Amino acid sequence: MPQHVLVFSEPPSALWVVALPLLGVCAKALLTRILLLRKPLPPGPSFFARWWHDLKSNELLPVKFMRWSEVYGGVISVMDSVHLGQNTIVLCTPKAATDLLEKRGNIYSSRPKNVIASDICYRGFKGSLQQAGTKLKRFRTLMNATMNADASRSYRPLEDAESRLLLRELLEVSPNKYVDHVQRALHSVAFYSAYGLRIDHLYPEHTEFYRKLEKFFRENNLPGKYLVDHFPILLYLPSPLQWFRKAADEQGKNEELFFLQCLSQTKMVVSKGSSFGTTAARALEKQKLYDYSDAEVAITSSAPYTAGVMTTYSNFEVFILAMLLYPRAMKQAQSDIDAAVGRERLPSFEDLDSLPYIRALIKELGRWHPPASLGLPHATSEDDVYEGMFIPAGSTVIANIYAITRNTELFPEPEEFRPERFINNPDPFFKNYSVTFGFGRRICPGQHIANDQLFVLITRILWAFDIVAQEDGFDPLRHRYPLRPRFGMVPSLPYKLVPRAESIRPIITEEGLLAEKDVQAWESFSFK
Ligand code: HEM
Repeated sequence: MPQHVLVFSEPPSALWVVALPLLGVCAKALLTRILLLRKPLPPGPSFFARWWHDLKSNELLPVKFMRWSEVYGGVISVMDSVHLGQNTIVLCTPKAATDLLEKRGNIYSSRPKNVIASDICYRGFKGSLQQAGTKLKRFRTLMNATMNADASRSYRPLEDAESRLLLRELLEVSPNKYVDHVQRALHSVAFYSAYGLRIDHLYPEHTEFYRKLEKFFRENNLPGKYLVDHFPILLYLPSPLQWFRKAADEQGKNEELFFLQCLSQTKMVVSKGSSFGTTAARALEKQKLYDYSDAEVAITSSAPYTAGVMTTYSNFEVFILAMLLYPRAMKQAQSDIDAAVGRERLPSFEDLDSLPYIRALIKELGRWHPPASLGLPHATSEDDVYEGMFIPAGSTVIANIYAITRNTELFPEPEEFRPERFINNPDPFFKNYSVTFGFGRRICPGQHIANDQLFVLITRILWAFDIVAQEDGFDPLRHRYPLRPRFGMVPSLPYKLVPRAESIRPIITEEGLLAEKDVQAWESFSFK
């Protein structure tokens, strides 16, 4: 029944509004527990053990899950105070993640119910939160069409031009400005893949808008966080009593407004005959067939932009950290680049095949310090049994990417940064390594764009510069430590880029001038 038809003869008292859901929560948790106990779920700490532990410790989730997996096995079941009896399975080994999320992807590719972010904020239009069904199929078709390995090559000319502009900026600006310039280049490519427009300048309002969007998503993609996730009946309360929706409503309206503005600029460039093949242009082509409103086209098309900037930037920060802490890896990479490219020209995508160490280094960055240590939660759409363990339909299934990348059989001394792990290793797991990007049918569709961007940035920076700590007498060994899993930035060490030779200056200046002309081929987004 639509919300606005529901009429209350008397508004429920505030006491009931609070007490009823609370009673419901307890009853639901108990009932779920009793029902599930009849079948052997994957093992895991008891509800009370978890609750008690949560009270005493603020250990990060990926570490906690990894520790429990050492006691209970690679597939653990957790039901905690956050999940309120909702069954949550955590996969901590590559085998379990591959067996379930990839080989049985037909039933492990949904997302958990998320009322606040998916239903309220994004009105069901946010692709990365889409549950199994027709909308998800359409979203993935759109993503694959615009970002599969072949389609991603069409973004290389822009990635190439942006990175040449960036190189010139990095040569000219002071170290405290590096972050702004690197982020602008990454915003530009991700935004182009979404709306067919580059970003030539990042205004503070734009950066602030993006920061809020990211924060909202990070804080609200934890399934089962809110009461209303478990009791959607609360959505039938009259709007003023729905205390949980204000911030989500507001965030949703701001994003919709902004992305509609982006879409209207896409329509202009499409009408001029450019930007074909980017996400919004394709979504517009399918608009009638998919019965998308303009708002749905606008928000669906935002996916590469909202998911693709800070993840890639975070990997870039890991690169800087790795080069500071492992200067031998930096020297090795530089000598390979010099041997394959020489000192007379910038490296380019043409050099990809002749730079195996760089390709391995990029894989190792994501392995050493994955930007999304728990990925995005999957959910099951049918009951399943795995190695004698029952996994009910509707379970949240989390791949603990952090634990998988710390597997000592596959990655001896996992805290060490060692690109060599990925060189001449015929094991298909290493050859096609993509754990950093998630699993199965929900694997990150932007992985090729991310890898291309990292390749061209990293290779060019190492060709041109030494990455050096700002601290006098910096001792890398003193700074090495077991890395904490994360959902965002790494703790960065202040660094500077020192030209490796004077001869790079005229080459970079010249390439910068050429890139200025090249980027005129793309229309820029105008932030109003
Ligand atoms: C190094 C950079 C990146 C990392 C580490 C990364 C990682 C991830 C992970 C772990 C997921 C969840 C996968 C799963 O559910 O199993 C994901 C989803 C996604 N990523 Fe990325 N990503 C990166 C860059 C990008 C880029 C550059 C784009 C687009 C230009 C992008 C677009 C997306 C989208 C649209 C989704 C949602 C897919 C879905 O729900 O079906 N990502 N990413």
